[in-house]
Amino acid sequence: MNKKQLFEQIKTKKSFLCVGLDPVMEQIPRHLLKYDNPVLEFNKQLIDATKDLCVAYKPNTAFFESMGLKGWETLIRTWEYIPKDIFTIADAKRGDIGNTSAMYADAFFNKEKSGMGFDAITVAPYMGKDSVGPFLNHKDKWVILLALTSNIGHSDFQLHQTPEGKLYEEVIRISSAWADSEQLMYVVGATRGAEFKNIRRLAPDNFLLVPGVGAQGGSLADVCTYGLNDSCGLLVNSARSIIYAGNGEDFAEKARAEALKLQQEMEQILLAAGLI
Ligand SMILES: O=C(O)c1cc(=O)[nH]c(=O)n1[C@@H]1O[C@H](COP(=O)(O)O)[C@@H](O)[C@H]1O
Repeated sequence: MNKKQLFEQIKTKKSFLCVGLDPVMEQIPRHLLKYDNPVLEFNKQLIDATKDLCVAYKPNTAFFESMGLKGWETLIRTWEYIPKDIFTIADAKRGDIGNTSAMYADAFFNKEKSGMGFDAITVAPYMGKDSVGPFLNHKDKWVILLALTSNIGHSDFQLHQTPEGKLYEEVIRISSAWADSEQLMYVVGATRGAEFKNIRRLAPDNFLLVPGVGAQGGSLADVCTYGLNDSCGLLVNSARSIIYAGNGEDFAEKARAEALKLQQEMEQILLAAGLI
């Protein structure tokens, strides 16, 4: 899906919500345990309940990898189940020397080889251009580079002052020469509301993947004050606050209700900004 198509989806659905699919076996509703693959059933029911309210799904691969062989299969089946007009992000946070990154790119982008054809993957920038390049070589796919993350430890490296500016600013400035806003997004945590003005100065046209609304306490309104651009430019992710909104037989309805709240807030924001 290209940038124009993504913006069209946002306008059609009046939403820039990305639902995070981070399933933990111990936390899924007990009545699903009767299924052969309870986690897959959990994901499918969540997707059915929220697919008209969101424009993207982001399975974090750790939650699947931790379940071994079955988890990997569940990730593939989950990707297959997501409607093809919805943007899919493999939150894998990869990046290695070039020939290894090429294998990671095939693992998440090359459907013929791996069974998964995600639209985008999260990538760590630390190893530099030749580690990110193999992902960018997949012309119709997106790289979402970690810039300013939502966790406490973001200050350990990302805020380090370099002669040119903070390290995360350098990540954006340097990487923006590797690809344009048709292929490159940045992760900026919702908990970093105050920094969005600065981020937009450095990356005016790029989409930003913004996790941290919900369980981590980030504010959608704060993110949007400076984060919106003329093609929306934001994919705001929430996982736990949606997928674990309930844990009984009505868990999918409860998840839908949480997603609806965010979608309605987003609709008002898009309207106020004149984007819809
Ligand atoms: O790349 C990410 O998605 C990510 C970056 C970041 O800075 N912070 C962050 O929370 N995430 C991911 O976004 C999701 C947040 O989940 P919730 O806190 O449950 O909404 C998890 O899958 C995290 O791994």
